[in-house]
Amino acid sequence: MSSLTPFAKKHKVTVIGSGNWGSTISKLVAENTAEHPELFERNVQMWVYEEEVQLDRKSKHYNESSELSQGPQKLTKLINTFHENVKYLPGIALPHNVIANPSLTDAVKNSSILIFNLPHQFILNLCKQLRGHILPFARGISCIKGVNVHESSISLFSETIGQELGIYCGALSGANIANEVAQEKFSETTIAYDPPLMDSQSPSPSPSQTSSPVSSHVDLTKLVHKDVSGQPSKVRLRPLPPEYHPFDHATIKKLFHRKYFHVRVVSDVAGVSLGGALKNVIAVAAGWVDGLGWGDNAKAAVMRVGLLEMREFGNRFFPHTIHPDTFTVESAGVADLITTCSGGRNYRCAMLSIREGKPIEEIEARELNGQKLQGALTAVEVNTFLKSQGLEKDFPLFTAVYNVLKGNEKVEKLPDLIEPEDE
Ligand SMILES: NC(=O)c1ccc[n+]([C@@H]2O[C@H](COP(=O)([O-])OP(=O)(O)OC[C@H]3O[C@@H](n4cnc5c(N)ncnc54)[C@H](O)[C@@H]3O)[C@@H](O)[C@H]2O)c1
Ligand SMILES: O=P(O)(O)OC[C@H](O)CO
Repeated sequence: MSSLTPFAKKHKVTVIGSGNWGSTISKLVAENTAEHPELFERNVQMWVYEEEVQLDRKSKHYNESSELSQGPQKLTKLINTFHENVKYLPGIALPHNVIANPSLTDAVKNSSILIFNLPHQFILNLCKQLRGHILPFARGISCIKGVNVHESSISLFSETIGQELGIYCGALSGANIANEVAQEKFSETTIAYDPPLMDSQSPSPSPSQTSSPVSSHVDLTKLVHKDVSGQPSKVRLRPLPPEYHPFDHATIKKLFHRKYFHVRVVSDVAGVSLGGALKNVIAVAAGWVDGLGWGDNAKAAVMRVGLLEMREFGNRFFPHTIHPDTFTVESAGVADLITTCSGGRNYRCAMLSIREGKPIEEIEARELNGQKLQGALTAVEVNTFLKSQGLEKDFPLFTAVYNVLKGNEKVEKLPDLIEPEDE
């Protein structure tokens, strides 16, 4: 045993992704690392998918005599100079301990906590690049709203990341429109974190571990972890070395909870992840309904059917681990559905696509300045999976959204397509 005092090592935190939500999460996490020097290294690395950005003339940082205002500049340089992500989160000051880094491998070097925050279409490629470059005992939290569909199989991104990298990864999701959180307007979120010690084989916790569902002092490699499908996971988890403070629910709360961002930590990774992914499909339908000018009753109908399909999807395909109440009790369920269908990007772009009679992709490219919609893509992925199971009819709203997107159905037929049968 080394001569290190208990928890001599602080957790180093890296946020992988720097879009609208990635930058917001970096901001709030960096506020917390600065407030908890006993647990975390102060600086938070934020990996940036590097690109050249021309500073907007309206930006307060624009200065004709500065070279940074002369032509396109590296986004990381602009972020580290102005402490603002001028492209993806303009107008919001980032703490100076957020360090933008264009090198993925350098950004994750020696980090024990990895926060994944990218549009879901980029994750698999990113995991390939990360393999062999992360600490083998690192822990992850996925803030990604999407599902990973491959032919006839479906998995959560927390699971996929865990399997690709050989680490445990939880999930964060909630009613969290990034710009509102970034402006420090109150919101709630749900973090699901349920690593192996929650299994029945877990040894009884010692008094010091009672608030810690995961502990660095138990050999996790000896425990069989079940993944969300109920199958024993192939991942052999590495324990955190004893020099680190356990990454438990209390530590998670210290890392994410703010006065304006209330965190509830739960164990239902499947429910939290599915809520975040599937509500994006429903938001597309809600946007169409508002684009047609059909009013609030119509939108409420779409949301009601969508909520039922979310719950049914979880019960059917993740029956071993899902807590059916998650969709109604947690922020990462009905609350996220409501906020997304009121003011999210998927909702807004879908609404404009109907008003202007243009494809949603065209509106996305025009309105979002590089931000990515997840709803249309998730609708296609969910449909691929449902089709492979022969179950499209059991999910009429998800199927209708797909068919309208593909031009197989007219949006005006939505009420008929989702009409329930009588009792
Ligand atoms: N924005 C929100 O309000 C919000 C809130 C909660 C959750 N989320 C979820 O967070 C996740 C991340 O979304 P976001 O809003 O931070 O992103 P975003 O849509 O604002 O930005 C897109 C990001 O993708 C990056 N990118 C572009 N091409 C890339 C490539 N080839 N490889 C890797 N990265 C690339 C861009 O640099 C940018 O950082 C999504 O799953 C989203 O659903 C978003
Ligand atoms: O803007 P959207 O549609 O990607 O939704 C943002 C968040 O997920 C809302 O919680």
